[in-house]
Amino acid sequence: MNEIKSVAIIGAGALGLLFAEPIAQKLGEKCYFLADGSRYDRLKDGHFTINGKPEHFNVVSVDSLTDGRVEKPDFIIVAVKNYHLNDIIRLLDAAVSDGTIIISVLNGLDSETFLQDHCPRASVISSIAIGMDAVKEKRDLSFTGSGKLLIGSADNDKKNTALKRLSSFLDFCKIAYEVPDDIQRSLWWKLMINIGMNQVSAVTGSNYGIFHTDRNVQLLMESAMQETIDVAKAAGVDLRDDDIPNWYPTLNSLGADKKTSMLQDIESERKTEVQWFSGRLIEIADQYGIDVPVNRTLFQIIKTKELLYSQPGH
Ligand SMILES: NC(=O)C1=CN([C@@H]2O[C@H](COP(=O)(O)OP(=O)(O)OC[C@H]3O[C@@H](n4cnc5c(N)ncnc54)[C@H](OP(=O)(O)O)[C@@H]3O)[C@@H](O)[C@H]2O)C=CC1
Ligand SMILES: CC(C)(CO)C(=O)C(=O)O
Repeated sequence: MNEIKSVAIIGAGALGLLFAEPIAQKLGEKCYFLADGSRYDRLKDGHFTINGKPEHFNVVSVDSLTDGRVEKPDFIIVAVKNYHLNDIIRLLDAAVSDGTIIISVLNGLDSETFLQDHCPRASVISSIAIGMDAVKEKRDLSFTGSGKLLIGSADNDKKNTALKRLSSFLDFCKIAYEVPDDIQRSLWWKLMINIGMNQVSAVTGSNYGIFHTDRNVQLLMESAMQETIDVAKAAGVDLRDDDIPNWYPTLNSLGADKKTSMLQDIESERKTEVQWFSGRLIEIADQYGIDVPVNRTLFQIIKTKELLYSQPGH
């Protein structure tokens, strides 16, 4: 089985940095952030801090891959936001060769399909990132727990060659992961978490500490999650009512002062991923004639917040 010897990470944000640290410890310069244009110029010094400790990462320009100065990577981690995906096609075109393994740590149901459609030569392994509470401000990443990845092939074949190569690489880097029996359930389970946590934190401004203790915010989270379960059941996906109580131990392990990625986006007045959370749920719910009033309301509030801070002169 071919070992993974080089890794490109697209997106030097919270999750990109979280995974870069253990991989660069093993591969050194063969683990690099891939960027182009003014983003490459901004990042190329490679200096960041992780939990207060200075770290240096290799940053490679897409042109170095195109002209052969840097070999194409064996493995690509996509760690941008959903609304950035169209902008990274040029990077993927330059980086992908036959058999390149790609994972996306993006939340939402759709990034794997996007990547496989745009990179037919690659093996896209479905993945979700759970249990981390990464916060990035400027060049500084902080987190309490690094969480784990759930990975699987789209057809849940545990003997899939790319999945086996990826698993042994994650073992080598000591990155926690599991291969669930049903990756489709895992993707929907994560959607349920994002729908409950990210959206409710975004409209209420609650950090994880409030979610640990306040029953009102918990009830709002639970009602948004229950709608996700109802739609999943109609779509034939194995989400279960007890997925809600079973979420609390993980929720309680997240740092009380840390925040969801969507609340970080709202506070920094950035675009959010709401279109990929309640936006997507509403589309699927409509197909099955299911009403999701809590998610419609959350969607409308978050879109309004985005509109308000994108107004000229704000
Ligand atoms: N943060 C968390 O704890 C978790 C996040 N997720 C999911 O992971 C995904 C990433 O989230 P997160 O890491 O928080 O997001 P961040 O906003 O912290 O990072 C996204 C990064 O992508 C970079 N980027 C954007 N466009 C490009 C491009 N064309 N080329 C290269 N880099 C680009 C941005 O760079 P720049 O700043 O220069 O624009 C930014 O550094 C999201 O889907 C999120 O929902 C999943 C689990 C937990
Ligand atoms: C589950 C949660 C809330 C933290 O891991 C997340 O996925 C996010 O912040 O986007």
